[in-house]
Amino acid sequence: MKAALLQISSSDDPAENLETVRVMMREAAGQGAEFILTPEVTNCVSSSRSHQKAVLQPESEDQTLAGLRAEAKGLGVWLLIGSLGVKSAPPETRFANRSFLITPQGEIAARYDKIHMFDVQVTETETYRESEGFAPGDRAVAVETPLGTVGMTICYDVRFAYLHRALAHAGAQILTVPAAFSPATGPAHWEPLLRARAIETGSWVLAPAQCGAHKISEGKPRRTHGHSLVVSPWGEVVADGGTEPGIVYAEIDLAQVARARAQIPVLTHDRQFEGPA
Ligand SMILES: O=C(O)CNC(=O)[C@H](CS)NC(=O)CCC(=O)C(=O)O
Repeated sequence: MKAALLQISSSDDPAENLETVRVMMREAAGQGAEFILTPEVTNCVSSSRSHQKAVLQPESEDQTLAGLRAEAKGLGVWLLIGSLGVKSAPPETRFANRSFLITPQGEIAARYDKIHMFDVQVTETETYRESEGFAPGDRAVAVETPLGTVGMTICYDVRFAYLHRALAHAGAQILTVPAAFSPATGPAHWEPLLRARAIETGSWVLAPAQCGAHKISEGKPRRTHGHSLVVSPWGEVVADGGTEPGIVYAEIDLAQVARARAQIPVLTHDRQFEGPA
């Protein structure tokens, strides 16, 4: 199976981002991709809650979701929309950071709401308070598809090994980690975290990323780390998107999952233990 990770630099204008992704999807499908993936917050990268309140919609009215479902159907491809910021059902006033797996018929096969919130002061001048704007999810999601079983995560989730292990135990062979990783943490943390999740679960890791300086109309400037990565179940980086927008292709062979897990059967070696007291 050929996968294509779309590395983009989303603006805070959902209509513009939708058009960008549609054009890249056509290119990827033309190159034979059967599974196309987009990064976290594909529809809108913003640092302004008021702008998000003005442009983000409930899932049922979201034009990015509708447009990308139609595009997936038209091209006959599987699509992971890494995430969309969408309005939650009342009384929750915060958004959901929600990933969608779309079938080649344009149907929603699965949804996943990001569980771990990036509430972190990364440097003296750079602070993120994701949980002020987004309500965390509380349900892990693994979906069986003809491409393999997909375990869905988002960005900061990559730091929580137990989630990925739970997904692998539930049958996941492909872990998706769409991201908008910070430039402060990316250089030291992004690749080793992704490789660790692949190695310790013997899974493919597909991590489409936002990149560069985002064009935003209000609020503080935002930059993201880029480097969309494909990591094999043995932990090798087989493709790296660099720092510019573009498409990263990789051949995903599930036999490598079986091979890695047969060689190092850690998923069968979990133990129960007491303590620490
Ligand atoms: O707010 C949005 O627009 C969408 N969400 C994000 O960009 C999120 C929360 S600010 N970013 C991360 O999780 C980066 C994690 C990271 O960089 C790390 O773990 O080091």
